[in-house]
Amino acid sequence: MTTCFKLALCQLQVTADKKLNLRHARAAVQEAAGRGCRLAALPEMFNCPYGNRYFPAYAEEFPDGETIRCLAGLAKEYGIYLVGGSIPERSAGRLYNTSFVFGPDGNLLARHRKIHLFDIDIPGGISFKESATLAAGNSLTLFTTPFCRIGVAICYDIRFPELTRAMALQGIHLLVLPAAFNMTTGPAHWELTMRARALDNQIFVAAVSPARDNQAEYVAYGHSMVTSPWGEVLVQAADGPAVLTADIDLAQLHRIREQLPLLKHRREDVYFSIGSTS
Ligand SMILES: O=C(O)CCC(=O)C(=O)O
Repeated sequence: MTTCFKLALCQLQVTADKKLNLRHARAAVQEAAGRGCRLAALPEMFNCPYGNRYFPAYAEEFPDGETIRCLAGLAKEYGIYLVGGSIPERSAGRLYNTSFVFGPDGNLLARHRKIHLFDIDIPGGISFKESATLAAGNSLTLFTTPFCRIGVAICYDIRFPELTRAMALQGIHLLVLPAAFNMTTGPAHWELTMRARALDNQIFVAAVSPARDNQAEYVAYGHSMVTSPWGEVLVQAADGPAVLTADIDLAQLHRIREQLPLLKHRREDVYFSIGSTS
């Protein structure tokens, strides 16, 4: 495996115009490839405004949906691994919040359906109920590239440490997270959560948000960022549209895991035993 590669997080401006959203995605992927990136990632729900009243109208079926075909075409045209953010996916009468991942040949490599639906109510802050329109996925999503093994999760999925740990135990080196934290939870938890998952599992975490639009019904936090297995922030965007790049150095990951072997020091014999409380 190559030990170092460059990735891009495309912090896109998301509008109510699907075709314009796809043009934004195209321009960002083109820029990422031009800057030597081997992998590009787009944000959560990048083809439609984030809101239950939009999801059914913008939903697409694999493989013929407009966004899905566009993503496959972009991956192939630019010879890049493309984690296609997420879009509302329609399948067998249900809707999912789904990330489609394409390889440089334009073929589908993986599909992640968001596992943890964002049903929350913070008075004076934010309320959202994804389960009003969306169904939950039920499986882990991992794929292998010549550079490293990669896991995909979507936004609220990152708040469940068990999920990232399960993927780490299945060998991921990098977690790509299309996400859209908001102006309540973003400032409070975005950076802390990404760094915690990276540090605990000694993996890179690449989280990609839409750009902030203060006129939108749901205001995304922005601040796309890449965190190292040491828990440091390697790069972080501000809130406007951006193509953020980072060098992912697998040698650093292996060095850290050798020097501080957290994953090897786990004591599952203790955690899952029914012990006494004394
Ligand atoms: O966990 C959060 O604070 C935000 C989650 C979210 O916006 C989502 O899952 O879409």
